[in-house]
Amino acid sequence: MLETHQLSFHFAAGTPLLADISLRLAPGEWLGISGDSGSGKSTLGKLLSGQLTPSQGSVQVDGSPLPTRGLRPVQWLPQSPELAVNPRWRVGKILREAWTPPDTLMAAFGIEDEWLKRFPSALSGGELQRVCVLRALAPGVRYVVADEISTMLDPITQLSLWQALKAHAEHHQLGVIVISHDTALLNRLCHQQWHLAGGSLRISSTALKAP
Ligand SMILES: Nc1ncnc2c1ncn2[C@@H]1O[C@H](COP(=O)(O)OP(=O)(O)OP(=O)(O)O)[C@@H](O)[C@H]1O
Repeated sequence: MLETHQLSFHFAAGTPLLADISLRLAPGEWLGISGDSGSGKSTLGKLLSGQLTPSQGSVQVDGSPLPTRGLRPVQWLPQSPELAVNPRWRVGKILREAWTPPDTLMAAFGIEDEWLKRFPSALSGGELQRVCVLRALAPGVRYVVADEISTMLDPITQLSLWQALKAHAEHHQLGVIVISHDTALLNRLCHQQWHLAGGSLRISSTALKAP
Protein backbone atom coordinates (compact mmCIF):
# COMPACT_ATOMS: atom_id res chain seq x y z
CA MET A 1 0.00 0.00 0.00
CA LEU A 2 1.24 3.49 -0.89
CA GLU A 3 0.10 5.99 1.72
CA THR A 4 0.60 9.59 2.63
CA HIS A 5 -0.25 10.86 6.08
CA GLN A 6 -1.10 14.54 6.41
CA LEU A 7 1.47 15.50 3.85
CA SER A 8 2.25 19.21 3.64
CA PHE A 9 4.75 21.02 1.49
CA HIS A 10 5.96 24.53 0.81
CA PHE A 11 8.87 25.77 -1.23
CA ALA A 12 11.44 27.80 0.72
CA ALA A 13 9.84 30.74 2.46
CA GLY A 14 6.63 30.17 0.56
CA THR A 15 3.06 29.69 1.68
CA PRO A 16 2.02 26.00 1.83
CA LEU A 17 1.40 24.59 -1.63
CA LEU A 18 0.02 21.31 -0.29
CA ALA A 19 -1.64 20.87 3.10
CA ASP A 20 -2.65 17.74 5.01
CA ILE A 21 -2.82 15.43 2.01
CA SER A 22 -3.73 11.88 2.95
CA LEU A 23 -4.21 9.26 0.27
CA ARG A 24 -3.96 5.50 -0.13
CA LEU A 25 -3.28 3.46 -3.20
CA ALA A 26 -3.37 -0.32 -3.19
CA PRO A 27 -1.21 -2.50 -5.44
CA GLY A 28 -2.77 -2.82 -8.88
CA GLU A 29 -5.04 0.19 -8.36
CA TRP A 30 -5.17 3.28 -10.59
CA LEU A 31 -5.75 6.73 -9.08
CA GLY A 32 -6.31 9.88 -11.12
CA ILE A 33 -5.36 13.40 -10.07
CA SER A 34 -6.58 16.50 -11.89
CA GLY A 35 -6.17 20.15 -10.99
CA ASP A 36 -5.54 23.56 -12.44
CA SER A 37 -2.13 24.48 -13.74
CA GLY A 38 0.09 25.42 -10.80
CA SER A 39 -2.08 23.67 -8.22
CA GLY A 40 0.82 21.41 -7.22
CA LYS A 41 0.20 18.12 -9.04
CA SER A 42 3.80 17.63 -10.18
CA THR A 43 5.05 18.66 -6.75
CA LEU A 44 2.82 15.99 -5.22
CA GLY A 45 4.21 13.47 -7.72
CA LYS A 46 7.76 14.36 -6.71
CA LEU A 47 6.87 14.02 -3.02
CA LEU A 48 5.28 10.61 -3.59
CA SER A 49 8.39 9.35 -5.35
CA GLY A 50 10.84 10.79 -2.84
CA GLN A 51 12.31 13.42 -5.18
CA LEU A 52 11.13 16.10 -2.75
CA THR A 53 10.93 15.87 1.03
CA PRO A 54 7.65 16.82 2.73
CA SER A 55 7.64 19.85 5.02
CA GLN A 56 5.35 17.79 7.26
CA GLY A 57 3.83 14.33 7.15
CA SER A 58 5.18 11.24 5.44
CA VAL A 59 5.02 8.95 2.44
CA GLN A 60 5.10 5.22 3.13
CA VAL A 61 5.11 2.01 1.14
CA ASP A 62 3.80 -0.95 3.13
CA GLY A 63 4.23 1.00 6.35
CA SER A 64 7.87 1.96 5.76
CA PRO A 65 9.26 5.35 4.75
CA LEU A 66 10.63 5.68 1.23
CA PRO A 67 14.24 4.52 1.03
CA THR A 68 16.78 7.33 0.71
CA ARG A 69 19.09 5.32 -1.56
CA GLY A 70 18.87 2.54 -4.12
CA LEU A 71 15.92 1.83 -6.36
CA ARG A 72 12.93 4.07 -5.76
CA PRO A 73 9.80 1.90 -5.26
CA VAL A 74 7.71 4.84 -6.46
CA GLN A 75 8.78 6.25 -9.80
CA TRP A 76 7.74 9.69 -11.01
CA LEU A 77 7.46 10.03 -14.79
CA PRO A 78 7.50 13.69 -15.85
CA GLN A 79 5.80 15.18 -18.86
CA SER A 80 9.16 16.13 -20.41
CA PRO A 81 11.31 12.99 -20.66
CA GLU A 82 14.39 14.88 -21.83
CA LEU A 83 14.66 16.34 -18.32
CA ALA A 84 14.84 12.84 -16.87
CA VAL A 85 17.75 11.46 -18.88
CA ASN A 86 21.48 12.07 -19.19
CA PRO A 87 21.84 13.71 -22.62
CA ARG A 88 25.39 12.37 -22.96
CA TRP A 89 24.33 8.72 -22.61
CA ARG A 90 23.02 6.65 -25.47
CA VAL A 91 19.45 5.47 -25.12
CA GLY A 92 20.52 1.83 -24.62
CA LYS A 93 22.67 2.79 -21.64
CA ILE A 94 19.88 4.96 -20.21
CA LEU A 95 17.46 2.05 -20.36
CA ARG A 96 19.83 -0.67 -19.19
CA GLU A 97 21.12 1.38 -16.29
CA ALA A 98 17.75 0.59 -14.71
CA TRP A 99 17.17 -2.89 -16.14
CA THR A 100 17.11 -4.96 -19.30
CA PRO A 101 13.49 -5.32 -20.34
CA PRO A 102 12.49 -8.46 -22.25
CA ASP A 103 11.96 -8.17 -26.01
CA THR A 104 8.22 -8.67 -25.57
CA LEU A 105 8.00 -5.57 -23.40
CA MET A 106 10.21 -3.60 -25.80
CA ALA A 107 7.76 -4.53 -28.54
CA ALA A 108 4.70 -3.74 -26.40
CA PHE A 109 6.04 -0.22 -25.83
CA GLY A 110 6.97 0.13 -29.51
CA ILE A 111 10.66 0.61 -28.81
CA GLU A 112 12.93 -0.12 -31.76
CA ASP A 113 16.38 -1.65 -31.28
CA GLU A 114 17.88 0.95 -33.54
CA TRP A 115 16.95 3.74 -31.11
CA LEU A 116 19.22 2.25 -28.46
CA LYS A 117 22.33 3.39 -30.32
CA ARG A 118 21.19 7.00 -30.50
CA PHE A 119 21.49 9.86 -28.05
CA PRO A 120 18.22 11.13 -26.48
CA SER A 121 18.27 14.24 -28.66
CA ALA A 122 17.95 12.00 -31.73
CA LEU A 123 14.60 10.58 -30.59
CA SER A 124 11.27 12.35 -30.80
CA GLY A 125 9.71 13.42 -27.52
CA GLY A 126 7.14 10.63 -27.80
CA GLU A 127 9.77 7.99 -28.55
CA LEU A 128 11.90 9.09 -25.61
CA GLN A 129 8.82 9.14 -23.38
CA ARG A 130 8.14 5.48 -24.16
CA VAL A 131 11.76 4.61 -23.31
CA CYS A 132 11.43 6.46 -20.00
CA VAL A 133 8.17 4.73 -19.11
CA LEU A 134 9.71 1.33 -19.78
CA ARG A 135 12.85 2.27 -17.83
CA ALA A 136 10.66 3.03 -14.82
CA LEU A 137 9.15 -0.46 -14.79
CA ALA A 138 12.26 -2.18 -13.42
CA PRO A 139 11.69 -5.11 -11.06
CA GLY A 140 11.19 -3.77 -7.53
CA VAL A 141 9.20 -0.74 -8.64
CA ARG A 142 5.78 -0.90 -6.99
CA TYR A 143 4.10 2.37 -7.97
CA VAL A 144 4.36 4.76 -10.88
CA VAL A 145 3.26 8.40 -10.98
CA ALA A 146 2.52 9.17 -14.64
CA ASP A 147 2.56 12.96 -14.83
CA GLU A 148 0.96 14.01 -18.15
CA ILE A 149 3.06 11.38 -19.90
CA SER A 150 0.90 11.02 -23.01
CA THR A 151 0.23 14.68 -23.75
CA MET A 152 2.83 14.83 -26.52
CA LEU A 153 1.79 11.59 -28.23
CA ASP A 154 -0.57 11.14 -31.16
CA PRO A 155 -3.86 9.35 -30.28
CA ILE A 156 -2.80 5.92 -31.58
CA THR A 157 0.58 5.95 -29.81
CA GLN A 158 -1.17 7.29 -26.71
CA LEU A 159 -3.59 4.36 -26.72
CA SER A 160 -0.87 1.77 -27.22
CA LEU A 161 1.25 3.29 -24.43
CA TRP A 162 -1.63 3.10 -21.94
CA GLN A 163 -2.53 -0.42 -23.09
CA ALA A 164 1.06 -1.58 -22.60
CA LEU A 165 1.28 0.07 -19.18
CA LYS A 166 -2.10 -1.34 -18.15
CA ALA A 167 -1.15 -4.88 -19.16
CA HIS A 168 2.17 -4.65 -17.31
CA ALA A 169 0.53 -3.10 -14.24
CA GLU A 170 -2.11 -5.83 -14.11
CA HIS A 171 0.44 -8.57 -14.45
CA HIS A 172 2.76 -7.15 -11.77
CA GLN A 173 0.14 -5.53 -9.52
CA LEU A 174 1.74 -2.13 -10.05
CA GLY A 175 -0.17 0.81 -8.61
CA VAL A 176 -0.45 3.79 -10.96
CA ILE A 177 -1.21 7.45 -10.29
CA VAL A 178 -2.24 9.30 -13.44
CA ILE A 179 -1.87 13.08 -13.32
CA SER A 180 -3.78 14.66 -16.19
CA HIS A 181 -6.00 17.50 -17.32
CA ASP A 182 -7.78 14.98 -19.58
CA THR A 183 -10.95 13.96 -17.72
CA ALA A 184 -11.89 11.37 -20.36
CA LEU A 185 -8.51 9.68 -19.94
CA LEU A 186 -8.88 9.63 -16.14
CA ASN A 187 -12.43 8.26 -16.43
CA ARG A 188 -11.21 5.49 -18.68
CA LEU A 189 -8.18 4.43 -16.65
CA CYS A 190 -8.72 5.18 -12.98
CA HIS A 191 -10.57 3.45 -10.15
CA GLN A 192 -10.63 6.64 -8.07
CA GLN A 193 -10.20 10.27 -9.03
CA TRP A 194 -9.14 13.26 -7.00
CA HIS A 195 -9.00 16.96 -7.75
CA LEU A 196 -6.24 19.14 -6.32
CA ALA A 197 -7.23 22.71 -5.48
CA GLY A 198 -6.19 25.15 -2.78
CA GLY A 199 -3.59 22.70 -1.53
CA SER A 200 -6.13 19.94 -0.79
CA LEU A 201 -7.26 16.81 -2.56
CA ARG A 202 -10.98 16.27 -2.96
CA ILE A 203 -12.68 13.24 -4.40
CA SER A 204 -13.88 14.15 -7.87
CA SER A 205 -15.56 10.92 -8.83
CA THR A 206 -18.11 9.54 -6.42
CA ALA A 207 -18.76 6.51 -8.61
CA LEU A 208 -15.59 4.63 -7.79
CA LYS A 209 -14.85 1.82 -10.19
CA ALA A 210 -14.05 -1.57 -8.83
CA PRO A 211 -10.31 -2.28 -9.24
N1 LIG B 1 11.44 24.86 -7.28
C1 LIG B 1 10.40 25.67 -7.09
N2 LIG B 1 10.53 26.77 -6.31
C2 LIG B 1 9.48 27.59 -6.08
N3 LIG B 1 8.24 27.38 -6.60
C3 LIG B 1 8.06 26.31 -7.38
C4 LIG B 1 9.13 25.41 -7.67
N4 LIG B 1 8.64 24.42 -8.48
C5 LIG B 1 7.34 24.71 -8.69
N5 LIG B 1 6.99 25.84 -8.05
C6 LIG B 1 5.67 26.46 -8.01
O1 LIG B 1 4.78 25.56 -7.36
C7 LIG B 1 3.50 25.63 -7.94
C8 LIG B 1 3.04 24.23 -8.31
O2 LIG B 1 3.85 23.71 -9.35
P1 LIG B 1 3.55 22.29 -9.99
O3 LIG B 1 4.53 22.10 -11.10
O4 LIG B 1 3.52 21.28 -8.92
O5 LIG B 1 2.07 22.53 -10.58
P2 LIG B 1 1.17 21.61 -11.52
O6 LIG B 1 -0.17 21.50 -10.87
O7 LIG B 1 1.88 20.34 -11.82
O8 LIG B 1 1.07 22.52 -12.82
P3 LIG B 1 0.90 22.13 -14.38
O9 LIG B 1 -0.48 21.54 -14.55
O10 LIG B 1 1.03 23.47 -15.06
O11 LIG B 1 2.03 21.20 -14.74
C9 LIG B 1 3.61 26.57 -9.15
O12 LIG B 1 3.07 27.81 -8.78
C10 LIG B 1 5.08 26.65 -9.40
O13 LIG B 1 5.44 27.92 -9.93
